[in-house]
Amino acid sequence: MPVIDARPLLAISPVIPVLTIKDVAVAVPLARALAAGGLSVLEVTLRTPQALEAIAAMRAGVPDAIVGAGTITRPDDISRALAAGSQFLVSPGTPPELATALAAAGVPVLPGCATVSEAMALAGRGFTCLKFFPAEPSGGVAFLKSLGGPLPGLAFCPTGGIDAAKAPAYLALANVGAVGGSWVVPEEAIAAGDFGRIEALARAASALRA
Ligand SMILES: O=C(O)C(=O)C[C@H](O)[C@H](O)COP(=O)(O)O
Repeated sequence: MPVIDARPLLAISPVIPVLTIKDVAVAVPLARALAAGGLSVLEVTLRTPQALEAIAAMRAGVPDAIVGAGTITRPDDISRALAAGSQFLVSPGTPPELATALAAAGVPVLPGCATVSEAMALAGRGFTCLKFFPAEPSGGVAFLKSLGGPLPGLAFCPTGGIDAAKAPAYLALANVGAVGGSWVVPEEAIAAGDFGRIEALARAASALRA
């Protein structure tokens, strides 16, 4: 099965919210608020026991959203994520056995990398749209700009340490399709049920690309 490129997903909105959900009850209102604010591509990290149920709830309750699973760290995670309805998969890093499994997943994938050699190894396996993680500690905008020369065929979704102030410089790069980040979903807003604030943050984020 050929690798499915995630570029079309990155073209939908400039920011992919990274969601870590501890209470399944917030999944649907959260996804609705983000989609209403213009961010319809959502990454739910597999960092909590509720993550898979949250993905399934979002798929059932928010048909406008495109819901993917993040924190894919082992081949096993892929089948669990797909069974819950995940429409794309994201890994923070990509050891060889995970790369093999992601290539065969049958949905768009964003395999993570943080170095030139990792990006080249993934490109050699047919992945041309990559997550750059953790973006800020790994060299940020200057690093990705430097990659554009030697590796012009690669597109990136930088994630990790990016906020509304930092996002525009990434989005201005030719090799960045979208950025990922948790800043649009502050934990205190989720805890307070303040989905209006989350919708407003999403609206501001969706306006970052003209
Ligand atoms: O869990 C994963 O799979 C990750 O790769 C980590 C997340 O993408 C970042 O934690 C989001 O970064 P922040 O916007 O700095 O919060």
